Amino acid sequence: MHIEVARAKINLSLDVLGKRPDGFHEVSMIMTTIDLNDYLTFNKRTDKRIVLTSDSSFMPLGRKNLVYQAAELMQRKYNTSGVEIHIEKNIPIAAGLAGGSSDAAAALRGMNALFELNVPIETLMDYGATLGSDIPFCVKGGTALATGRGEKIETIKSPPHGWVILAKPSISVSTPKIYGGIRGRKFTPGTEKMKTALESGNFDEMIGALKNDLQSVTRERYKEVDHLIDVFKKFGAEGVLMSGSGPTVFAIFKKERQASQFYNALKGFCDEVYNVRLLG
Ligand SMILES: C[C@](O)(CO)[C@H](O)COP(=O)(O)OP(=O)(O)OC[C@H]1O[C@@H](n2ccc(N)nc2=O)[C@H](O)[C@@H]1O
Ligand SMILES: Nc1ncnc2c1ncn2[C@@H]1O[C@H](COP(=O)(O)OP(=O)(O)OP(=O)(O)O)[C@@H](O)[C@H]1O
Repeated sequence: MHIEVARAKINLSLDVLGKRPDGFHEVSMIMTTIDLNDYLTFNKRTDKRIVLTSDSSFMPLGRKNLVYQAAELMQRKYNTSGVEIHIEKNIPIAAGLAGGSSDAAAALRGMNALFELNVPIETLMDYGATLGSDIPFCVKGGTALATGRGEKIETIKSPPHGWVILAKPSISVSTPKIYGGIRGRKFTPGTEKMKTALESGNFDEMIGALKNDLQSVTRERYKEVDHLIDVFKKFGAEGVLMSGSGPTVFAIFKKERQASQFYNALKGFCDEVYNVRLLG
């Protein structure tokens, strides 16, 4: 048996630099892990089958699951036996927190460990990139500058200690549609500023550098996200940002007490609220 932790991520900055010939968008973004985790348990099977189980009924457990695809990829490359993988799901699904990507990354690491394959992490990241843009980052974790379509990873300094309050409106947002809505918009890049802020280790500088080009698109299309950002600001949060393509909105606090007070205030406005540590 082998257990892997799959951590959620937030985007501290996300610059969309343009559309590429392959249909993806060139990005420059900073991602960091937070203490909101799925847990994957791996057991070898004597046959060749890949069997997924989960405590969540909101996720496909067949070939559509990214964990299945990751396990199948490893099985194909290294001719392993079958495997049974249980996914304990705590990261909200389709939230902008890379839940599926992180599970897939954990599946690549887990297969590597369970079958003692000794595949280098860089190779696992390359495999991950064939399944989704966020997966290479999730394989490695920590804090990273991600470029290309998000698959080129450079580890950078982690954020200073802090607490993250996340709230997810009960709507689904399509990542391709939000990227599609970027067309014709102009933005001032913010990732360089965030990188400098993280290097300085200054908490307030980091808060001042939070930025996500996708936020304006999602806000315009989903009044729930727009409203939630307003509520966060009305309650006095300084660093408020949407993660990924949304719909999750988060705020970062220096002190645990501030975060707890904010969490309690927000509970009345949104069903799904989380209070977790920044990890990076
Ligand atoms: C929004 C983010 O989560 C920010 O971290 C990522 O950029 C999205 O990463 P992801 O969910 O792993 O995305 P993928 O599964 O690779 O791509 C889903 C779809 O999103 C769009 N997409 C994604 C990444 C990117 N750099 N440009 C894009 O235009 C494409 O239409 C693509 O078909
Ligand atoms: N292991 C998985 N966990 C969650 N969703 C999965 C998984 N495998 C496949 N999916 C599918 O992927 C879709 C997106 O889910 P996910 O939780 O990865 O979104 P996300 O947090 O918005 O990801 P990202 O931030 O990378 O765009 C859902 O429609 C879900 O059915």
